[in-house]
Amino acid sequence: MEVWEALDTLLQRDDAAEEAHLRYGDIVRIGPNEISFSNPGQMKAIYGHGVPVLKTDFYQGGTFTGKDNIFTMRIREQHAARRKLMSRNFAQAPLMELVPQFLKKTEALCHKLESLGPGQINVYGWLHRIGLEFILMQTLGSDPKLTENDTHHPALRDLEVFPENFAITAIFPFLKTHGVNVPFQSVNRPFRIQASWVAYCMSLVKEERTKESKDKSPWIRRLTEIEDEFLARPLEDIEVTEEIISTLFAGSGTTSATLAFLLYAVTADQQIYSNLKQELHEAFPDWPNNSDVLPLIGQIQKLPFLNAVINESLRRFPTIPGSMPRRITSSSLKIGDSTLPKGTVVSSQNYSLHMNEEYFPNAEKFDPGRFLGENTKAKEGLNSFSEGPRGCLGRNLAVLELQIVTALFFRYFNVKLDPTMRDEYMTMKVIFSGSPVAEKVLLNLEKDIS
Ligand code: HEM
Repeated sequence: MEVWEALDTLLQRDDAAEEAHLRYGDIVRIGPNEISFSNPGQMKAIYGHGVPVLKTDFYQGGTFTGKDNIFTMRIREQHAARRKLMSRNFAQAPLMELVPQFLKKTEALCHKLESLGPGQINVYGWLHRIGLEFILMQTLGSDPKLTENDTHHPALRDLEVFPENFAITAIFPFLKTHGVNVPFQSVNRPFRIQASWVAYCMSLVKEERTKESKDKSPWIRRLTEIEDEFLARPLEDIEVTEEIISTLFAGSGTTSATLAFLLYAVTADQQIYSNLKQELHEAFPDWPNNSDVLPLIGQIQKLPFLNAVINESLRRFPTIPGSMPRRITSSSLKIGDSTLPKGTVVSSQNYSLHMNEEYFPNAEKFDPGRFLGENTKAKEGLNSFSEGPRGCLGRNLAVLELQIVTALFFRYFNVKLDPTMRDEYMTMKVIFSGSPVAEKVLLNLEKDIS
């Protein structure tokens, strides 16, 4: 067995927690000092603003250069300052500036996939490419054209090894700095790959810094020119590199795996597929056959069924499905009827929350209908992006990407599952983030000319 597989097994505590919740209810002890909660109603008390908890050392595996990033920071003031600085890159205005490029890129993906048919196409790898490209366009401010030219990018290999890196360094933190020197290839390989990507990314940041302010990537300009209030200075090259790479990991695999699950779940259910096709046909009668004008984002964002499909995919296949542990820092903390002492680790996992039958009746079933209508219990219970001061910073960006790709893909193509596609290929493999185990979504695509 590979070292990585052994570690993977060690980290499979999320399944055990889910089993305990199924057997014993919403509140279970899953470690000598750790309590897991699975009722969406309890989430504000754990993750909300002002709650006296901090991320645990579990997160230390998420760094790349040795510097902390926004995701791994565990000092409150340090994180608040970085969050304030980074939020500028995720505000509505800079995100909306990216929309025309994202629409064009998705259209390019449709052309590429069309050129690969007819017959079986594994769209999984293409979804990863476009997910990576969206984040590279956002952070580095340039389009690497991976989809159009079918070219390689150094980040792609790094994305593949990151889950193992995260897992092993969560258990053996010293490997973060010494992993490249371990004399066994199966251990040092992911660290070597990561080191070369860090060096490459650092050279890009250095290059950006030499440019006139107006020519820099807006994302990098903000981080290199605006002060981080905790550091009382703008970020240095290595800190910017750390934030770019961590954004890449937080944002690309999560979104593309969500898309992979969504494409499969919609195509596998004839009724859901027809409802979505009908909504898209009515909203966009002309593109792509009678007009080159791409669908408008404002229109895409208002489509009720499309957005219900996205929410249901985020619920049924949460790509951050596992434990998000926090340590209590005040003398005690009350969560529901339980009062827990300082130092206790409290956690919840989206997989268990999203299977809560009180909020999601018949929770196993992929059913976008549960998100239609105004005040549904399902909307209250959805926790895909977590919440509060450590909730997902890229939430708006992720939803934007999901809306654009889902709308354009299902409007452009008539989609069928390839006869060789198997349900078990979509079992979720989890190493902090979740993705389809077989890395296959096998589809038959035909341009929709109606
Ligand atoms: C479907 C896609 C996504 C899902 C399901 C998701 C989910 C989450 C969740 C659950 C957390 C909290 C994790 C924890 O506390 O352990 C988180 C944090 C975070 N996410 Fe996302 N995310 C997605 C996409 C993105 C994107 C596109 C970006 C950026 C480009 C991003 C950036 C971040 C960052 C920076 C944090 C850490 C925030 C902090 O600690 O202040 N995510 N995400």
